[in-house]
Amino acid sequence: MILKRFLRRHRGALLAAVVLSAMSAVSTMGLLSHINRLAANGLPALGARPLATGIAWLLALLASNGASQFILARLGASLVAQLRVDLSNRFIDLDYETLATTKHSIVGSLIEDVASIAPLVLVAPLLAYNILLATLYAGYLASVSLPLLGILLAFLGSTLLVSLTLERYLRTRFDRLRNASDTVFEYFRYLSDGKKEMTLNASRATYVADELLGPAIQRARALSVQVNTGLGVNEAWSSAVVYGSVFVIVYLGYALLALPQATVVSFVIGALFLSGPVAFIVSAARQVGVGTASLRHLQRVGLDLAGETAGRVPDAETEPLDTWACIRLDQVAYRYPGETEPRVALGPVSLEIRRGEMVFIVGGNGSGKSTLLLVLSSLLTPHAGRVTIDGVPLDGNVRRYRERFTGVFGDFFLFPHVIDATGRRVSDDRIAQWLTALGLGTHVQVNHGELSKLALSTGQRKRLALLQCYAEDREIFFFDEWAADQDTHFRDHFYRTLLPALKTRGKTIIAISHDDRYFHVADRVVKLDGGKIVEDVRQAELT
Ligand SMILES: Nc1ncnc2c1ncn2[C@@H]1O[C@H](COP(=O)(O)OP(=O)(O)OP(=O)(O)O)[C@@H](O)[C@H]1O
Repeated sequence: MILKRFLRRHRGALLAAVVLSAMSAVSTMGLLSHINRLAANGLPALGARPLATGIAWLLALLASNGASQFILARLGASLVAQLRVDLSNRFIDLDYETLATTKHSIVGSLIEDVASIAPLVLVAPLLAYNILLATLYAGYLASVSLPLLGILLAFLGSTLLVSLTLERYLRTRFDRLRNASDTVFEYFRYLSDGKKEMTLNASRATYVADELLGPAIQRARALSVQVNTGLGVNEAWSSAVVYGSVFVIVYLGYALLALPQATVVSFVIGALFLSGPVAFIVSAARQVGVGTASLRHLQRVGLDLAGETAGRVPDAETEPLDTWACIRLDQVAYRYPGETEPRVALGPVSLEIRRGEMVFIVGGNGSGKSTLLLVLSSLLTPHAGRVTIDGVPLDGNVRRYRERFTGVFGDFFLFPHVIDATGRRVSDDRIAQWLTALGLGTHVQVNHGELSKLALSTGQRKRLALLQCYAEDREIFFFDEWAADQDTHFRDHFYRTLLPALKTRGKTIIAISHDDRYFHVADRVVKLDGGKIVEDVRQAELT
């Protein structure tokens, strides 16, 4: 898991932090025994030596503690950066399907979970240091008085028991708190994405604020109160136990054990020193609770920080299949979560798409066209049937298979950087030519492969999405109702000029369309209804 990889990568710095922490623990011990000696025996004579020894121990403590804190601060920053990189890579590697069907907020994970997991990892060396310190103190206290140490340990044992019981009780509450934060993040997204609708419709804004966001915030607040009250009470209890134990030790030390004053005083000072590490160990439950809840949350989202990321470089197994001739869907079916047989989004469907063909997918709303496109491009994995390319199933070749596709989804996202299929920025001259050809020459400029403007009309934004497809120039172009937002002139241009030009260049085209005026342009028109293919008409039959 991440902690292991982090420890491996930064072992030098971590070792230094641990050595410095141990030095700091030894210095604290040295200071403690020096103070105790002076307290018990008094000053031997007025001289500089005891003062110099005390100052030396203090300086050693300050230097080792300061240096270890400096290293830990650097490690903390590296860890946050590494977690961000790791999580981003895992989001990139995550299946579209998992992400599309999850209700969890990605941004929430990138912000909230990173902020919680980093302290969880960083608390580990500090915990180790405090446990070491507590053990050293316990060893010292054992040398002062074993019976008193027995009393102290009995008290501390009870604190530990309470802490462990509380940890179990709070675990599910930490998870609920994390989920409640996710709901708040989701409603925050409404505030930005639904801004126009809410500005126009004040009742909608009121509804979002009063019925959704307000209750979600209140629920997160209530859970936060529960969790923090539990933790706070535990901290108060443990500190009361430590001071209570000191009181009992003094009382029993004199009344029951009849110990000499010097022994009782030395023990009390040592026990008070011990209260620091004990308080730290108890308070670490907060970071551990929040951090582990975030780790569990990431697992629920489908992200596991264990293991390595897949990496995005095509691997050796993905042999190029440049001479493919046809893609086949055999009895393929797909259902979204919650859908039950026999009413499913798609299938069973069987379909063959030959290389270089121009296929239009048509049908009413909800007939399964977009789902078919997502299955064809392997973004959704069918629940039944199989997809093959020249008879070879996609398993193990999915990445290479996906690299054959470029296109514009119904809910496309526009990136400002224009890059080719290998990830390199396309030359400005080439982009400028496409911008002119797409009627955007006067609206958008390009600088080092970056478009100057994306805030355009829907139709214009779709043209920029098409420009990105030209830049990628892959073997199969798909369009999900691309022409729906184009003016009459450009729609005609798309069907009569742009699509045939792509076909002339040997590209395979799969276009979802409602424009029956242009169906004759296609080689084939495949009609869907209720998720099934009800017509598959070839060009000869179309004309
Ligand atoms: N993300 C989703 N989660 C759950 N169900 C979905 C999802 N997307 C689509 N569906 C369901 O799958 C069925 C097919 O939807 P699909 O988007 O493929 O239809 P379509 O033919 O592209 O429709 P349209 O012409 O309206 O874009 C519909 O019944 C729809 O409700």
